[in-house]
Amino acid sequence: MDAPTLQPKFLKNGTDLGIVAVGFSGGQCKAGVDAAPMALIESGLADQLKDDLEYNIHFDNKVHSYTELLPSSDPDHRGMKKPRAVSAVTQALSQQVYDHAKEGRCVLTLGGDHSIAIGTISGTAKAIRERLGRDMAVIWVDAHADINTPETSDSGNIHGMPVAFLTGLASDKPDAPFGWLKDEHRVSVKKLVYIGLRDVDRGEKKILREHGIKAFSMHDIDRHGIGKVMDMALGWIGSDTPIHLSFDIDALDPRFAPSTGTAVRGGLTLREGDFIAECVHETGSLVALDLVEVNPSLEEAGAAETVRSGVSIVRCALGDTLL
Ligand SMILES: NC(=[NH2+])NCCC[C@H](N)C(=O)O
Ligand SMILES: [Mn+2]
Ligand SMILES: [Mn+2]
Repeated sequence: MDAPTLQPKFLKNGTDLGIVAVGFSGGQCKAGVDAAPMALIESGLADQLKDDLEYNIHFDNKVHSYTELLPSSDPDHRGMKKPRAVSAVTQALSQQVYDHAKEGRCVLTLGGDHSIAIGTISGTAKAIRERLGRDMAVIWVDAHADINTPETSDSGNIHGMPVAFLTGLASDKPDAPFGWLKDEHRVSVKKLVYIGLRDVDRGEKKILREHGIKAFSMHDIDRHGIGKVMDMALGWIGSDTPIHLSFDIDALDPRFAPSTGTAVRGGLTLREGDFIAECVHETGSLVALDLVEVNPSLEEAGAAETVRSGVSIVRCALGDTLL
């Protein structure tokens, strides 16, 4: 098929793709989400990106689990579970993503639970600021808002908090676990757009309202259709802004992605998920993409289905077309 795929609007060229595989599950309590990158790669994702979509792949062929960085003791901090582990992993990941993005490459990160977005988005935001002098936007596709602060969270699971830390709604003292996050790593609440929400905690709803955060829930998708919602979402961001797409597989309905830790019924069809990814690709503004929360060990109707859905989303975001 015709290459290359990404328009080089904010990238050095359209064909260089950095891949980071993150085998980390410490942002939540269920084992297995760390096996997702291997499952995605074994199903042929990286090869397809190279052979079908003709990307020039920059990948160390390794699933990073950062075991050497994990602390021996990690007591709760402000109610957060495993704060030092999540902090150490996301700080290292931030640097890896930054290194790719600084070279002008698009960066694909395969998670891992959604806490890793603290690393990916901070790394992209910093590199885009340095390279282009611009702030980027984030499109967060998820059943959940993941914007709890340590204080509003009921679970203490950090995968429910990344957006709070990334926007500065939550922060830590310089010598505390997330003290490494600085302004250069952050994104504005005004440049954040949610799609697919349907399980938002009470404290999170308050945060979304008080900060005027743009969010399209499943209700909005039912009302307007996914086509109109994407027009509105991309209209909010504007055509002149680099985009980081963070895609939680649990945005999809459990019929299409059963193997995930916090599945919520009433979600996106696979076609709606693919359509979101296709629309983001068409902007030519995509600078980074995360695919998170695939958990191959939660095998209900079979993880193969969930892995296949994940591969499909990534392919669409990176320029695969139906015709
Ligand atoms: N990335 C996710 N799947 N997040 C689920 C978060 C669930 C809940 N809101 C919490 O704070 O724990
Ligand atoms: Mn989620
Ligand atoms: Mn999430």
